[in-house]
Amino acid sequence: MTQKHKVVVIGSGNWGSTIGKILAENTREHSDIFEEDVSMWVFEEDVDVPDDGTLRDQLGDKPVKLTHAINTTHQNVKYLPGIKLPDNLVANPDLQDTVKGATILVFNLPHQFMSKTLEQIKGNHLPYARAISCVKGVNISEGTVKLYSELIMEKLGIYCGSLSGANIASEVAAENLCETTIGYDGPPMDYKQPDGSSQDNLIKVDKQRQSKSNPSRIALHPVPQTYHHVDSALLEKLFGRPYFNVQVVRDVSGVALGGALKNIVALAAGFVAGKGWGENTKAAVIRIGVLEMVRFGCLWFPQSVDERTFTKESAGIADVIASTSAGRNFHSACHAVEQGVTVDEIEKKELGGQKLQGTSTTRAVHEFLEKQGQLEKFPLFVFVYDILEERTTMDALPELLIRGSKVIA
Ligand SMILES: NC(=O)C1=CN([C@@H]2O[C@H](COP(=O)(O)OP(=O)(O)OC[C@H]3O[C@@H](n4cnc5c(N)ncnc54)[C@H](O)[C@@H]3O)[C@@H](O)[C@H]2O)C=CC1
Ligand SMILES: O=C(CO)COP(=O)(O)O
Repeated sequence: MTQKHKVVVIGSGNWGSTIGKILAENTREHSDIFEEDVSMWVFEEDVDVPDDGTLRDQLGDKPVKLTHAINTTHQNVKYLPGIKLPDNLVANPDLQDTVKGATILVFNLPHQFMSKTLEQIKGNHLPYARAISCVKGVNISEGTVKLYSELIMEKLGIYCGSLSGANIASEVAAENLCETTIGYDGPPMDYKQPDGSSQDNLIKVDKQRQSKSNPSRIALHPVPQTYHHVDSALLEKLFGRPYFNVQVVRDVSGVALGGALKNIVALAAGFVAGKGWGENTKAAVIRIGVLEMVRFGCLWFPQSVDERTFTKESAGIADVIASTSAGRNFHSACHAVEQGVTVDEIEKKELGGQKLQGTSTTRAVHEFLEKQGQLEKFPLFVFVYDILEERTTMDALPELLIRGSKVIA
């Protein structure tokens, strides 16, 4: 008797709710493989009820718990207003209860909350669960740079792939046609070792990034044979929609890294737009930015990043294109320059609780490159950091473009 996979999403923000919608649409469509209900962990908070007749009829006009609002109206009134969520997407404020018994965990929350969330999950999840990280960012610890797919594997001892692409959440939620990339190089059809012990699997952690807690191997527990094997075909059924075309590749690191670094380039493009310097200058900045993304991947992830991911897949160049014209990092950087304030101030003032990932990624990457003595190889990444820290101004950009071209050549 085949057991059905229990799918959960950890995070309920703008993208977390959008991915939750996709997952719930598919668990309903493929109810032979998946339990129909998708539990979505919600970081509980009081939310105002929008001034909308239907919502107020259902919720009243006083602040309510976000979980209650979602489960009553099937709408995330704070982070994805106006989008109808499937009624089999069930908001749950209890993290441990959400992950209990789940065989597929989809992580989708701002990276600044990941470490704390993983600590709270540890010990409450199935040892043979599989995970997909939709988180865009990098984690710097013990002097090395980690992807969140690696941090999840390290902290929870489960195999984790990555999902990233040109995916402005509001457009995906509106079911505008788009595509995404999933990086998954999961264990082969699980089997028991002869002695019945758990199956050791190599995760691709490059030598110069291995540390005592960033090992190159984790002991994976085989998924019981009673479940459908978690492979690219199953992931396409779980994530693919008529409006959401999924390509599965084996380059887990390249997919995750593309999604993280593009946010630095999006900030740079936003600064240019804020100065009104036009599309040619923005294109020049993007070109240097993409070259620095590839250089970073090849330098620090040589065994596990396939540089073609940055130019071939949605998680690379396509996400850069979408994010440098319509992403929150782009718009926040543009508004900061226009208004003469910091990007952090714009985030607080304009995003209604949503979180930027580019600012913290820029600072993390700068901290790592400084430790490695490699700042001079990444002039654009350093420029974005210096603007964020108010250590330079946009007047330094023309010289940087000339220098950047030479350094990156
Ligand atoms: N929004 C978008 O268009 C896209 C976002 N992403 C990525 O998806 C990831 C998640 O982003 P979003 O879902 O957009 O989140 P968001 O930017 O809407 O942030 C709000 C989320 O943060 C949570 N939160 C706030 N304070 C918290 C705390 N103290 N502890 C735990 N959670 C807390 C909220 O509950 C909510 O789920 C990010 O890494 C982002 O880069 C990827 C593609 C598109
Ligand atoms: O990752 C995204 C699009 O793919 C969203 O980017 P922002 O976080 O800048 O909105």
